[in-house]
Amino acid sequence: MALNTLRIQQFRNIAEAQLEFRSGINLIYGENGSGKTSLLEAIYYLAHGRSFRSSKPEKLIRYEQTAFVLNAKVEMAGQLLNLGLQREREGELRMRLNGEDLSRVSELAQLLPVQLITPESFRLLLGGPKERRQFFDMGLFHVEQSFYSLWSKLQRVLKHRNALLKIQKRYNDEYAYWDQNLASLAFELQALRQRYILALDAAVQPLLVDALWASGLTLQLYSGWPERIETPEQLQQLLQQNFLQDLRLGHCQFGPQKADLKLKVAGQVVEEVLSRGQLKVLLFALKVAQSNVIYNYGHKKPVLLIDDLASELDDNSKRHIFSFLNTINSQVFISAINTDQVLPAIPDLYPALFHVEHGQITIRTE
Ligand SMILES: Nc1ncnc2c1ncn2[C@@H]1O[C@H](COP(=O)(O)OP(=O)(O)OP(=O)(O)O)[C@@H](O)[C@H]1O
Repeated sequence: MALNTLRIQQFRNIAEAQLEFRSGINLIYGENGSGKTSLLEAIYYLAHGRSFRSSKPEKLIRYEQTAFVLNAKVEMAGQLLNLGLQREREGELRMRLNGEDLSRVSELAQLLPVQLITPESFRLLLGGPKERRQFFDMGLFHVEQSFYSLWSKLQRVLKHRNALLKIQKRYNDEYAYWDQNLASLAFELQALRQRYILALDAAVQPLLVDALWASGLTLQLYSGWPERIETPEQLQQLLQQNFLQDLRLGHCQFGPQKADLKLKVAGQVVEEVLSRGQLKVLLFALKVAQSNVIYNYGHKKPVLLIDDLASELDDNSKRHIFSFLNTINSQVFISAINTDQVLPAIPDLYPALFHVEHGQITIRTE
């Protein structure tokens, strides 16, 4: 799978662009404020139906315009798919695949496994469990067919149970019903996640063999409930025992919605012992490992968007990070202020070059 072409109309400061990409590495460069992140944002939007920079879609429409339109040709299993997306200032997101309307954003996400690395991606390592949960669940979504339906069922059960907490203040059969469902979904999801984290662990270790500071790196999945709980029945009991606390807090304290990924080096939590540069290398390794797992088990070619990664890194870390790109099975888009920030670190990769200036994007052969 790869993004072959992309036509952008009225998106941020890009009035019109018709681009053809390489299935390997694409380097997007230009001054601050030229529109590099906007191009990555457009690709991300194609895959998620939302932006990573703003929750307000009208902010993405070029000033004084009424709508933005994105059209892409995506190669998948030897076939070319036509993907179209339009967002008006007032109104819904319209998505079309090969001329047919799509009704759900998850159908878009299924097509293009896009992972993003920005300077803010640090949150994956420094932020709360939600970031990490979203990270590994995104991988699972592309690797395990049953994941999305399980996950959707779980959301439904949690929604009902949390709504009940607002109106029924005593534990009753209705709670027991939802708790039984929650506990059984929890164990199904946990089994998938455990298998996935093992695959991710196996994919990330080889990327870091040369990094002494990463020796003894472990990835451990926290299920969302205490280790002593070994069966769905025991989890159901725990949910019942913990009911009063749930009532007080307004939501359920135990379950797969609380899962986390614990990353440690030599037994120590990574954010407490690694430097910023080392954390950045680790973050990058995790994203590349996830792309490789999606490629190997999900049989899809992922897209990796890397915004402004080169800044803040010394030459050694930069070399280390870019060495991952030699083995990656993804289509990669990297943004940088100039080509010197990236090209010397990937002498054998010959990326396609796109120069961005005031929202105008031109392909360069240097
Ligand atoms: N809706 C919009 N319409 C027109 N221009 C916009 C809109 N939203 C943002 N801009 C402008 O688009 C420009 C592109 O910003 P973008 O973040 O893509 O630049 P960049 O090249 O990634 O910059 P940097 O190197 O600083 O990260 C900015 O000058 C911004 O002010």
